Amino acid sequence: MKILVDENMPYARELFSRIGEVTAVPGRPIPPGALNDADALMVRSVTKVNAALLDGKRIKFVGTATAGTDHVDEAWLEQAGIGFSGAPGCNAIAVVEYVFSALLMLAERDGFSLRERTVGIVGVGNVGSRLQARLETLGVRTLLCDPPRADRGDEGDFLTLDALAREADILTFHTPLYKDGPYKTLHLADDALISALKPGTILINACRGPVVDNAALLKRLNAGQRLSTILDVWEAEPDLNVALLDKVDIGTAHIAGYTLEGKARGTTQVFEAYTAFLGTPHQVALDTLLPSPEVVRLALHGALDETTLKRLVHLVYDVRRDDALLRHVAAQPGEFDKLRKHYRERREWSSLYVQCDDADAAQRLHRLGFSAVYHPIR
Ligand SMILES: NC(=O)c1ccc[n+]([C@@H]2O[C@H](COP(=O)([O-])OP(=O)(O)OC[C@H]3O[C@@H](n4cnc5c(N)ncnc54)[C@H](O)[C@@H]3O)[C@@H](O)[C@H]2O)c1
Ligand SMILES: O=C(O)[C@H](O)[C@H](O)COP(=O)(O)O
Repeated sequence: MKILVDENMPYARELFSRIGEVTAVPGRPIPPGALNDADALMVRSVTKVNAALLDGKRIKFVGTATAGTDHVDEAWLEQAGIGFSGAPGCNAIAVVEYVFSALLMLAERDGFSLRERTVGIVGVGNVGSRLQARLETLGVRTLLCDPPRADRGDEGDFLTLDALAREADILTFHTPLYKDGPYKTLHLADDALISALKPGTILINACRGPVVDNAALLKRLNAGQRLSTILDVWEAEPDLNVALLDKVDIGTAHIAGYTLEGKARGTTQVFEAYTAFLGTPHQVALDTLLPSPEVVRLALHGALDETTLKRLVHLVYDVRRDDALLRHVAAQPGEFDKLRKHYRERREWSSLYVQCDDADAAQRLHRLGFSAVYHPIR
């Protein structure tokens, strides 16, 4: 059995070679001919999976080691009898930690406390719900917008997008990209919505570029609208709108989900799905794959305030590094994908073991996702 995997998929060779012969290839584009004798294809979000790629090929299963699936024509796969799996939630923690890293940086720069701000979360799925839980642990007020969940009758106080735009100090998007249909998200943040934001609002897009109308955003920023902007994703990736990058406060190369844990979960999820598809299900324990992190443990004395939290968060992951890397190469063709391919190892907060002599600090850090324990100092 021949399995083609994206070369930007940690642990793919190690796992898939347990069941077949593995070839790793670039995903954008897949080299011509590489698909000819493959039985299964494992991609990331950069590969458009559709009839144009697969019609006439012998591929029987496609896995994408990503949360988003807008690059996959699932209806075509189904009618062609090709099995499919995504990796829902694989990198949700990574995106939440990206958002925290960025917000704590802006809070320090602009002299505010997160606890004084109201955060509007648009799309309350794997990312949005974890973000809400961690913000609430810090005592930050959140407002939620998720029409599909509201229509399903899910528990929760769901508001309209317009209500969030009116009330939130921080508006953060975590929806899939739907180009049409009742829950269309293409240009969900359009000119009218962006114009309606309160002066000083922080706008975050870490889901898919086209969810925010980039031309409208640039127009508003050029017109002097008071807005802080954090963009991880861009319309027309991998081409970058350099004029927009110049105007945003934090701009990164679609790496919000790029923790090692997040990528490894994506790989294990599609590996498990493929083996189940073959009728020989395998389970993989993530901690058997992951190496020890660079910084393993530290001791924290006293209470946990926002300044201390910021230092811990930025010790594990500081978004300014990714912002600087993108700005250095922004105008050069091909560099956006190179930054993503050669992404330096990044870990999740859970990789840091924090020993606290304050019980409340230990409890809150634990609830935030760090490996924290209370250990009184005698
Ligand atoms: N930047 C990155 O690296 C990165 C990483 C992970 C995910 N993503 C993107 O973020 C998206 C969200 O990730 P997730 O794991 O939370 O997905 P998810 O499917 O778990 O959650 C998405 C939520 O959005 C809601 N939604 C759908 N249409 C909506 C609309 N019109 N308005 C408001 N809410 C709507 C859904 O009901 C769902 O609750 C993914 O689809 C993916 O495209 C990006
Ligand atoms: O949808 C996702 O999971 C993310 O956008 C994903 O992490 C993007 O990374 P890529 O698949 O492009 O490597």
